[in-house]
Amino acid sequence: MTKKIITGGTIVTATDTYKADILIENEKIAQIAAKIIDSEAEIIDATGKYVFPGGIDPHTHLDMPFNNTVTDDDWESGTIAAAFGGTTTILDFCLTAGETKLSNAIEKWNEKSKGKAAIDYGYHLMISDLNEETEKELPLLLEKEGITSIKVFMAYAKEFQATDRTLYKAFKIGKETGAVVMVHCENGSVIDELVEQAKLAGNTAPIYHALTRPPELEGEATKRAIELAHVAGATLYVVHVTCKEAVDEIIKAREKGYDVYGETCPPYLTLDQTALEKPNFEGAKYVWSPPLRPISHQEPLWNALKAKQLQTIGSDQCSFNFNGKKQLGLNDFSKIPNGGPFIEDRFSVLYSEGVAKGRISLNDFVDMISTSAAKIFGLYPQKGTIAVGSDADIVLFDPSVKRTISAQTHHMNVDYNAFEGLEVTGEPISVLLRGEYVIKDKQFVGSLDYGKYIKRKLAKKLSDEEAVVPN
Ligand SMILES: NC(=O)NCCC(=O)O
Ligand SMILES: [Zn+2]
Ligand SMILES: [Zn+2]
Repeated sequence: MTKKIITGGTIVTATDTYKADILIENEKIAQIAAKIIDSEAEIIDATGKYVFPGGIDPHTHLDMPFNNTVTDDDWESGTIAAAFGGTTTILDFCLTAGETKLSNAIEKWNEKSKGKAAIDYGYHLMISDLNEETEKELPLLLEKEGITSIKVFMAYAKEFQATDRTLYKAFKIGKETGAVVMVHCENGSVIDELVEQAKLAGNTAPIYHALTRPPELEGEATKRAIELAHVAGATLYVVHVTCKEAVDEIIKAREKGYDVYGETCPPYLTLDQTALEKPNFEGAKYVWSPPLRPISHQEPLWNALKAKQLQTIGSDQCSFNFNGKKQLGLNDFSKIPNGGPFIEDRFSVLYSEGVAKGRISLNDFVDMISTSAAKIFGLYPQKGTIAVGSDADIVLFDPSVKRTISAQTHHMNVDYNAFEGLEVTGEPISVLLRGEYVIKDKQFVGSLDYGKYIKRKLAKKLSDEEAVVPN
């Protein structure tokens, strides 16, 4: 690997903004100084660009079976699109539902990602149910595989929803191992009843997806998860927070000193519930869960981000083609596969709507798009910052570019873009992963076997006795 020097750019981390050169050697940042001279190094001119740490997307669903089908972006298209968008590491949800041994799920996810990852990655282990065996297996597997995060759903009653008892058990394991427990907070059982009532009343259009999942049911589930996590003594991470009700619960809990983090996603900050009313079934493009909310919920989300009461931005990438799998729900909104294509635009939409519009600072942007996730999920300081010794995961970002997001130009394997027509300021021009170009001058030059599985360290080490794998 040739050495590289990035020169002339403005380095931005979660805490600092300054001009300096960066020397990259053996995949790492070897030196940061006002002027670096090394005749053997390739020079990368970053004049006029921000030099950001690579984005970390803590919430993706690639090649995932869901809603009787499977997502349309797999690891190849998903990670390439992520790289174009400035993301160099993803944490994907590994589904264990239906597996007798949790390790089988890891094997399946390894098969999916093998030779198909253009960027680095890790997994969160998704738990629907725990029995005597899997309860024993879970802590060992987390340690063995270097996984620091468990995911539990309080929704999707027919597929993944866990009981409160299972949720509590997951929190206990979180407490014992130091794993963060991520929760999708919606009251799935009540939603199921509302969905049934809507259908009985003959309401089949996409908008009923939103109307049967009111924000109160997200707020209620968020509060329940917060209290259960607190009783168990676990760290809770609330995924895809969409509404004032949930934000308020998170703020109240954090003010009491509870160990709670929150994530939101670009569509909740920029789109609203009226998108589901689009004619000709186009509302189906905007069906995901929790749903888009009335526009009044956007301000509380921005305010919570600004106040650092919400810490991270996930994409919740979970894509289905409109002229394909979304049509499964043409006559019944409850059969529309839930999810949208966001992995590519997460970074740029937050920069443009957040920084360029003066809602958040440049340093807070870096924190939300990269650093906080690295810290919460055990990747920091290997990833999530620009510092000597960190992986050379770097985005050269031109803040002067204006462009329009469109499915015509995106790289995801879907026929629509939920941000179609949105004019954004700024664009990732080149992206390096561990010192190698993945994107160079807006062209993909990476390789699908360069992306590496990153083992993370649990906050608590199991004792030697506990760590004995049962037969
Ligand atoms: N968000 C969504 O609708 N699909 C992905 C699964 C989830 O995160 O709930
Ligand atoms: Zn979810
Ligand atoms: Zn998700």
